[in-house]
Amino acid sequence: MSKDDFSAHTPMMQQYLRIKAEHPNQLVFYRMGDFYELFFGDAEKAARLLDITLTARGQSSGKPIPMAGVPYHAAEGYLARLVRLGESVAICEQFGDPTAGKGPMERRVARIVTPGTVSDEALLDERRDNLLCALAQHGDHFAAASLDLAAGRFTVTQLDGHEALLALLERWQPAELLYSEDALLPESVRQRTGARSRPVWEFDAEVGKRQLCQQFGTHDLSGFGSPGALEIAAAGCLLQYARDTQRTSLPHVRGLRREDHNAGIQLDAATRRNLELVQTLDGRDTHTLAWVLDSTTTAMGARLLRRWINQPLRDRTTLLQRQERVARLRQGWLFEELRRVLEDVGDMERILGRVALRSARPRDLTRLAQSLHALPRIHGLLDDDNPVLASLKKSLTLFPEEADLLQRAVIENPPMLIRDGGVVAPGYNAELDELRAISQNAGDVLVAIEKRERERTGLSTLRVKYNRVHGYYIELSRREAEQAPADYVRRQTMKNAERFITPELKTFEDKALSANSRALALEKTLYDELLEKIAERLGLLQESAALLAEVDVLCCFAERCEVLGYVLPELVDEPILEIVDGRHPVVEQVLDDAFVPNSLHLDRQRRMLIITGPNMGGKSTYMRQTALIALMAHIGCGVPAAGARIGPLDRIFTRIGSSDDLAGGRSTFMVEMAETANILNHATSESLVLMDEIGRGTSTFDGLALAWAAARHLGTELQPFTLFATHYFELTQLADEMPAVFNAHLSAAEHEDNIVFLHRVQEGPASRSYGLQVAQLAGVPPIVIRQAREKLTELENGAPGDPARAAPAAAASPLQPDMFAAPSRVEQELRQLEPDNLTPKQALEALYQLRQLL
Ligand SMILES: Nc1ncnc2c1ncn2[C@@H]1O[C@H](COP(=O)(O)OP(=O)(O)OP(=O)(O)O)[C@@H](O)[C@H]1O
Repeated sequence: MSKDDFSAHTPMMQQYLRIKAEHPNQLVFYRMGDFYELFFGDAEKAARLLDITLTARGQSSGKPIPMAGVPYHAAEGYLARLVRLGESVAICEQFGDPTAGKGPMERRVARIVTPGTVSDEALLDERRDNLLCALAQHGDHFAAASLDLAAGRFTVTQLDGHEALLALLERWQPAELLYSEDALLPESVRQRTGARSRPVWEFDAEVGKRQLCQQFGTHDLSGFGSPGALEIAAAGCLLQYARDTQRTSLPHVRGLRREDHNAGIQLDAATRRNLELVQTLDGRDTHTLAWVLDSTTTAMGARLLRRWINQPLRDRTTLLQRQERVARLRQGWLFEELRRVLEDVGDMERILGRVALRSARPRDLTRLAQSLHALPRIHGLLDDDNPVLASLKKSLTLFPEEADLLQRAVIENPPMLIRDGGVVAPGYNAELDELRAISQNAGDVLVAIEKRERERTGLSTLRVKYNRVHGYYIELSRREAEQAPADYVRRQTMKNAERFITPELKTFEDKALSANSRALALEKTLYDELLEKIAERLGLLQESAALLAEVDVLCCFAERCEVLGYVLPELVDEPILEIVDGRHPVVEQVLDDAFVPNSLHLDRQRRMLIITGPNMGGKSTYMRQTALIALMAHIGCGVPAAGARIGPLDRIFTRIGSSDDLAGGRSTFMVEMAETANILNHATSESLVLMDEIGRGTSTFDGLALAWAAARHLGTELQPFTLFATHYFELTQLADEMPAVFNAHLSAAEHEDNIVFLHRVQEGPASRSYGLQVAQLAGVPPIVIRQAREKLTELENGAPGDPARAAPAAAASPLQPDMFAAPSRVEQELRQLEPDNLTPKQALEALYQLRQLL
């Protein structure tokens, strides 16, 4: 049998195979009564992915057909799971009359659900953007387009090199990624969940341009920043794919925004992951920066917040404007009043997307009505003499007519679907009211007819009845049947009775029986008209929704300042990174003990801190909090500190932690060195660089040599602001050599074999590393610790010059004395005890006492 010769199969299977042939890359959900069935390879795949039973459905072409099925009513849940796994599904519905004609029922693919194009509420995470992306490539240049179909947001950007591409994908986290089948992409990109290759011709720039112009109703693309051919190729492919899957026009996609990749602070892919901005390294949504910052009221606000976090800005004007607005919203706790009103605002952005796609559900419309009713109150609260807030109102249109229309048209608590009716409110349409009255009041009408006819004829056995074969009829006893009036038409003779119909009864029957289906059809028409009406003002409605999302995020920033004690940083033009009593925004939330604040001061003359101190001392926390505070300053929110002054930054780099990149075929050390290379190749004097213990993955001397050379290169050549944490004490000597390099350490106190971490950053290098004590704390068996101690003594004696163990002379640090945080309460108490004169034992005892006191 040739590939497309289905003749050996049953007629139904032939129909299935024809449809499947058109959707080779999608799972076909083939509707059969109350089930969606999957066959052959699709059945096997779905059974595996969804953990549903794989059975066989008879035979076709002499072989059993593997089959799996999901109930029609539970399909949404299965679809959600499949799209999350990166699968696409073609949903093939039954059409027409099941009893009509021979052969299988007519079936057609009604919609295609793909990970990047879902817009159903049930299939989307309400606090996360769901993006469809397309990549076009030419040599080392890429263009990436992204479309948030649920919101209609369409963006394109240009990038150079794989590093920038990976960083962008880390930021966008596309649910679905299209690339040309001839593109040369890193394996990790091809392997992404939801990545699929498309034919080369779909990336044709000429065709793409025509499609984009047609979509936006323009002659050319100059109004959209004149994207280049590569960008047009990516955007064109994306638009066509979205149209094909939706099988409808996309009126809410009204423009293409060209994003300048360099406009924001650049974060490479590793840095994004390491800083755990919206997801932790192990893939959780909690304990991230977004988790701490997100107190937004609306889902669209939550999504905008994540976009802001993901793209810190360099543009000071926008940042200062956000800050001014946050400051104004804090006055008199105005943000609280706005948030109360925002609670009435639904996910307008996505509701409008579904209105545009004509897939809005009845409840979308009631929520939209409620949202529109809230607008005047928000408008009123922004009605401020202060131009800072008043300027926000420019994009806020009021929609009293639409709000009123929706409220009149849809009942307060409508059912989920328009299909079963009962959505359009009584009083909205007279014809609908009448049809409903007929179908609902049929019984009353019949009783009235019966009563009237009995009176008219004087026949006491007269009854109005109904059966499925004859419909409505009048029944008279045999005896009284003789006296039936002339307008009664005899229908059926029974043993004891005669049955008649009348023209009136026939008319009523037609009306009553069809009233229900006519009411349903009319409701559907009225509903579609309603969507049409709302869609007419889509542009302005979308702008207002965007504005509300922004107000929500600004209110959230104001609220976070009040609740978490954040301050708005001072944004200055000179190179400076000064943080007074900074805290780690996430660690301070999860710690049982009080977080110890620490300060930092870097400027033109002080560019690098070499940070030493025991394991567990708090080095990583200090470095990460610095990066997070710098980043938060560039999204316009407050920062966890007593004060901060922050100059311009172009990039943030982190070389923190280590993990294998097995998929990419790189070992831990290789990953570490690749990240280091990236920093050394791209850091500028405006960058912030965090280097945490580089060189660990190789021999001590290789590692030290590499760390030393990297630090030196950063300190002398590139001169970014650098925090360099290390256990190689040798590096602390760089401070003597290079004027812009300084030493700092995390303090700890020791008592016999115990260690207490003070988590305070202090000037100068650490005196020792406490590695064995920390190992002991971690539960390494005493015998191993004892042996390690013996070995250590041997090494220290045998290799006195081992740089890893050499305790440096206490450096006479030229640190500014006030650069670090004010001492904690514990330390203040300790200082009063003149800790310099205490033995470690006395210090520890005093500390324990103080802990008790606190
Ligand atoms: N400023 C602080 N205040 C209170 N607790 C802190 C502070 N900094 C760190 N900690 C606590 O100490 C733990 C260890 O901190 P961190 O990972 O930063 O240490 P480290 O010096 O980088 O250790 P290692 O060298 O082993 O990587 C944190 O998980 C946190 O619980």
